[in-house]
Amino acid sequence: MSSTRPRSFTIRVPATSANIGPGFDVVGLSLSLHLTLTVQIDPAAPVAPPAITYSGEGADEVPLDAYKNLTTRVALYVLRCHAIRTFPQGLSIHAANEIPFGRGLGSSGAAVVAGVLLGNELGELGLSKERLLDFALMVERHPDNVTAALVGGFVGSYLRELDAAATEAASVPLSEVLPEYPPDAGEDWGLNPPQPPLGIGHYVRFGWSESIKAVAIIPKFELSTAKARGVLPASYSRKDLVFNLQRLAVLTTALGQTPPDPELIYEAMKDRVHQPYRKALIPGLPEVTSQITPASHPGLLGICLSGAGPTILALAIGGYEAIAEDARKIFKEQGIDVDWKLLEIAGGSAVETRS
Ligand SMILES: Nc1ncnc2c1ncn2[C@@H]1O[C@H](COP(=O)(O)OP(=O)(O)O)[C@@H](O)[C@H]1O
Ligand SMILES: N[C@@H](CCOP(=O)(O)O)C(=O)O
Repeated sequence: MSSTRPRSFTIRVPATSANIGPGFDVVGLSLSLHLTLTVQIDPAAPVAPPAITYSGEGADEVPLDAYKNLTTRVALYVLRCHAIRTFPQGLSIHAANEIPFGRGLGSSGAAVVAGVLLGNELGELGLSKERLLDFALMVERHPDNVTAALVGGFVGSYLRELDAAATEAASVPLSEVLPEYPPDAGEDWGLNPPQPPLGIGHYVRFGWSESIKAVAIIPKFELSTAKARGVLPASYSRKDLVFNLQRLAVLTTALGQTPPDPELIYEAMKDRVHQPYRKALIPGLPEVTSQITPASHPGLLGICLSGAGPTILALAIGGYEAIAEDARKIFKEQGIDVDWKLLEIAGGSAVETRS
């Protein structure tokens, strides 16, 4: 049962870059841009819907209705799965967001992880990290972003092979996991949402050489992950799969070595599973990844599409500005403007109780 005392806490979730070249839907890296929720609950406040305020990236497009906003809808899903029908009385949330929307930096993964953590705190559920991941995976169904956002660092993950019943439970349409809230008048809330099977996602954190930073070159246009997944083929040749597996096996260790080896890493960050198909959606992608090399740009280790794009991620130990400015010129030739940011590898999500 939830407490009746006023409470206040913050939830901080990092951005992520998924894939890192060959690790499509497998590896993710947490980065130093954050979504921060500042949450207050005053059970004595007059009856009113949750109050959401929002600043930073996405402020002009994000819904402030708690029944429409992705983060609060996910929180409500977690609560309903624990027989709690609605948000607590007197709930107010301020979201401060540094993660740009639809750029391949894991904004939706961060919003989902923030929602799962919010549900856990609002309901005082005490869920384990593994169970929090199960809930996140019921919404964002590829594990790379949400796992890295939750646990932090350079992370590899897989989805467990589920038995038939659990497979069915885990593959219910998203519209049933996050139905349109609130229901129409007279409609049953239904305290029977699809529960995540236990232990869907499993992960390991790889080593990361402290000298490596990430240059995020962020085109000024949005590309939804759904659209960028829609252009991928349903099957691949053995040659292309082996190409990626060989590189991924090397990459996960090579990025933890000190000093990092640019020759090894540049080749190991190449991909044949998603980037070649996404280039039609991201003019300049093949030029940037082939023209910016360790030979032309000392300090560069490797360069790839970040997540589903359009951001380009360059891993480097120096020469950051030259890498970013030359990428900017290449994109400019395609009529695309970019911002760029030098980012560090971040820790995982954190919840801090304030009173
Ligand atoms: N902080 C947030 N709060 C609410 N919704 C968000 C937030 N961040 C992202 N979203 C939703 O996720 C969408 C972007 O998701 P997606 O296409 O997967 O791109 P990305 O690569 O940024 O994750 C946004 O258009 C928005 O609907
Ligand atoms: N593996 C996914 C990762 C999507 O990441 P996002 O940051 O673009 O949401 C993919 O490549 O589709």
